[in-house]
Amino acid sequence: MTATDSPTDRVSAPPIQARSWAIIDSTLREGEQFARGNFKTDDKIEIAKALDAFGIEYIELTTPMVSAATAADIRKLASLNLKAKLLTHVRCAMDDVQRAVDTGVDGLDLLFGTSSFLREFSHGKNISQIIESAQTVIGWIKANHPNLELRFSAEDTFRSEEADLMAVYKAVSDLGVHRVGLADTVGVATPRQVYTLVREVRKVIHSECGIEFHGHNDTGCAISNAYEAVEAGATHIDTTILGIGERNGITPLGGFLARMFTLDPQGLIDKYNLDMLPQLDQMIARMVGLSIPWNNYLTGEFAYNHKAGMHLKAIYLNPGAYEAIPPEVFGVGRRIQAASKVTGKHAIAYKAREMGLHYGEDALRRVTDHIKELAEQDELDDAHLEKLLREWVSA
Ligand SMILES: CC(=O)SCCNC(=O)CCNC(=O)[C@H](O)C(C)(C)COP(=O)(O)OP(=O)(O)OC[C@H]1O[C@@H](n2cnc3c(N)ncnc32)[C@H](O)[C@@H]1OP(=O)(O)O
Ligand SMILES: O=C(O)CCC(=O)C(=O)O
Ligand SMILES: [Mg+2]
Repeated sequence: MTATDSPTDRVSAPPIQARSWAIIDSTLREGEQFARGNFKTDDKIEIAKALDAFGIEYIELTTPMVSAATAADIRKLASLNLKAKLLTHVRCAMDDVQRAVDTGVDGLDLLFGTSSFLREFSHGKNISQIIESAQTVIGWIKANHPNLELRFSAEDTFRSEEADLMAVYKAVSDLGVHRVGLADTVGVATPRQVYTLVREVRKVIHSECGIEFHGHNDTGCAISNAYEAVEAGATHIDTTILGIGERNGITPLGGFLARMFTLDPQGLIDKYNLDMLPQLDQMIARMVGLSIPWNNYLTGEFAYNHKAGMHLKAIYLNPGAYEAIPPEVFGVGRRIQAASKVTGKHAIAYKAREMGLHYGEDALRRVTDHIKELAEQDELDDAHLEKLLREWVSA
């Protein structure tokens, strides 16, 4: 990086400030619904501590209804006294809530499916019955556990009728929940729909009531949808490390941070220990037995690989020319791939200079063309390139 290239000067800062939103990381809830997510007690403690050290504001945990062992794990996590608030994700039902309040968490994330799909095939309740259940359950929590933070989400929000949603959100906001949740449960929402609906919901809930967005990635919009939610005034975004979750998952923590970093770099640097991201991604990759995808946001093997001659010329002068986000902020390095058929003379000259070698104009052209021809035949690695440069300078 050059002296003029600070982490914050690559992009101009439009209005979204990082302090206007918080992350609810659901690796320990949605992530347990991932095909390979089967965290043991020690894994859960490691994940929770790592998220806490990173600076994540909220950690969402699976419902204690799963089993006695899961309930015991929730209690154990609650006893760690992390800075992050712990939430448990429960159905809007008295049995679930009564079990959840005993676990020592800071809050409950309640949900009820509001789409016709879920009303017919999941729980069989109509909108009035959903609101009645919410009144009973939330009323009981407010009377008996007034310090718990409460969220009520309309599962499958984006396939629900708008009038139904507004009735439900208004009712639970009147009951005093701290947040309402919009969930793109099957990943069908477009960014514009998310923006519009968040704006509409804002009109029917109390001004102090937050808005949470949970977005699945079935159609590849999970990050854009989370971004649009924030743009429209959402206060909380659900993520998981590497995006793990049901089917192909939800908004990935790293991808969401990458998106938001370009809008308020300093805000993110102030909030989170960003250089821990590779550690988080590697931890989950190890636990689920998969590699970090090669094209993963920020931490993928090739996320900072630079190859084309036109890019390399500029990258050597200022990496910001071809990078939106300085990799070192997120604890990763860049790779300059100078030995390829798409390389150019500037990259070769820089590489030679790094080795203490100097070529004249003609020699530089010749060695560059030779390298390009060789690379047309076969991959060249750095060692091969260095050998060639030494041989050609003395030839
Ligand atoms: C989109 C999402 O990711 S939502 C979160 C999904 N998370 C989970 O499912 C958590 C893990 N789940 C479990 O361990 C189990 O499903 C349990 C313990 C919650 C329930 O197990 P079971 O009693 O065996 O029921 P099962 O899972 O087969 O069926 C779901 C039940 O929840 C009910 N239900 C579904 N949504 C809700 C809701 N929002 N509020 C209340 N009840 C609900 C259904 O009606 C059904 O109950 P029924 O058999 O009385 O009709
Ligand atoms: O509770 C929520 O808001 C989200 C639940 C969920 O995982 C989903 O709808 O995909
Ligand atoms: Mg989900």
